Amino acid sequence: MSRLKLFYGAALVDEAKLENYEEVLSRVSGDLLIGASEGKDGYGWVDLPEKGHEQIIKVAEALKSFDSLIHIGIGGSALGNKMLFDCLTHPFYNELSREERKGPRFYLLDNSDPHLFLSVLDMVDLSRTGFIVVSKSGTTAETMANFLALWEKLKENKLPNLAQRIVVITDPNRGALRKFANEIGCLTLEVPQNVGGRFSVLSPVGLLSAAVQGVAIEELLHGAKDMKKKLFERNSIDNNPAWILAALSMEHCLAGRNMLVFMPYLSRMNSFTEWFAQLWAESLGKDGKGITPIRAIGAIDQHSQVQLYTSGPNDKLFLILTEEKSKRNVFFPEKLEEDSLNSLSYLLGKDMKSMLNCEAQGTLAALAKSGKPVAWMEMPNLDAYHLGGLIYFFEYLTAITGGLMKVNPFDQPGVEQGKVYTRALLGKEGAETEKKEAESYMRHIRSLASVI
Ligand SMILES: O=P(O)(O)OC[C@H]1O[C@H](O)[C@H](O)[C@@H](O)[C@@H]1O
Repeated sequence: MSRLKLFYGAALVDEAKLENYEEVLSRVSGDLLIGASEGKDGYGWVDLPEKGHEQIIKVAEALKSFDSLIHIGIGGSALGNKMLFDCLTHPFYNELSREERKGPRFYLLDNSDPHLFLSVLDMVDLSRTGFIVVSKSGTTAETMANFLALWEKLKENKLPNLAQRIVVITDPNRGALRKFANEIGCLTLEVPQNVGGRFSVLSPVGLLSAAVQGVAIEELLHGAKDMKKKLFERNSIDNNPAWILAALSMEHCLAGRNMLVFMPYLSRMNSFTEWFAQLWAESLGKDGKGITPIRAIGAIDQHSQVQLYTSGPNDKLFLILTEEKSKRNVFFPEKLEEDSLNSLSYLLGKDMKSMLNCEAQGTLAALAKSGKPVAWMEMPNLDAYHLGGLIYFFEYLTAITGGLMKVNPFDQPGVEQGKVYTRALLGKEGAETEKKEAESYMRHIRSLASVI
């Protein structure tokens, strides 16, 4: 069976230095299993692949009869859903054939943007639409704003059986969303209390909308489970690609290369890079430390950012990802009739997938030639099983890299201040001091202006 491969010969760190990380990586990896077994906050993702998903399948059935499905959430309560949708069932990229594709059309309200809200509502028939509302805290302003506006629309339209149109996924006990679900009696699923938002895609948070779309979530979890087994049993640096990548990230960060460019050569992985960016940035960016994720897609960013990558400062580590083979492909003609196209003869008889992978290798070689550290991951085809393994791989990689950096990869204290100021500026009662503070910063920002 083809495996996930990591090639790091041009990653510019010698083997001896990587070996030095083996002992600490073994401890950090072991601590994840211990933390999970003790139910420690933030460690719950470790065992998600083994959790039962029968309830998710059952609840998904209740939503499949709708023409449209609107998922409301933000951050870890939406990025995973978008990633699973784009990678596996998006009509443009759909690995499923038109006949296999079933379930409602999928829409995402993942920002408090009136244009987005109104555009989505223009596209659906509310009477034929189901809703999934997700918030681990049950209080996130953007999610609750979208939900409130939508709930009002449903009541304005005097739609019957409102409780049968909505599924709420939130904390088992806390938050406004849990209280609301109890009050109206809608179907609910739980965000496991010891699973953080950015690590929750393999929980009901990510799996329900995928199941409604027809994704084989048991395959996703099977891939994650097999990857988990390999990652935790590989206890030496030279047979654990995640350990290698964590050590490389740490070594290059210490050398001043504190940015990681993650560049899959697959258009349908653009939202995977968004999901990864939250996972990496929010887990590692603490105590003045962190590694900035830079999202890129090949071959698109060869025509956008690669100039900076090859000829700019040596301040980044590069990780390029390709798919070994694809279920769908496009083949170029064997011969040309038009003389004007003779310059394209190098494409004759080739196929687009091989071309894309040659482009990845061209960029890898150009980066190596420019003396920048670059690693290459080659994954089997991007189906549910292998995507589940990739998700788990990056969750594990992030957690052990946090261990190397001596930060807690499972909290996010740095996001709270902005929320406090937002609520104060919106006039929250008892937040006058915070309102004055936010206004003072805004006055300072406005004190110098240049207008064109
Ligand atoms: O799921 P929720 O509680 O609504 O949180 C949604 C997101 O917002 C928070 O501010 C955190 O930054 C994220 O880690 C989280 O995923």
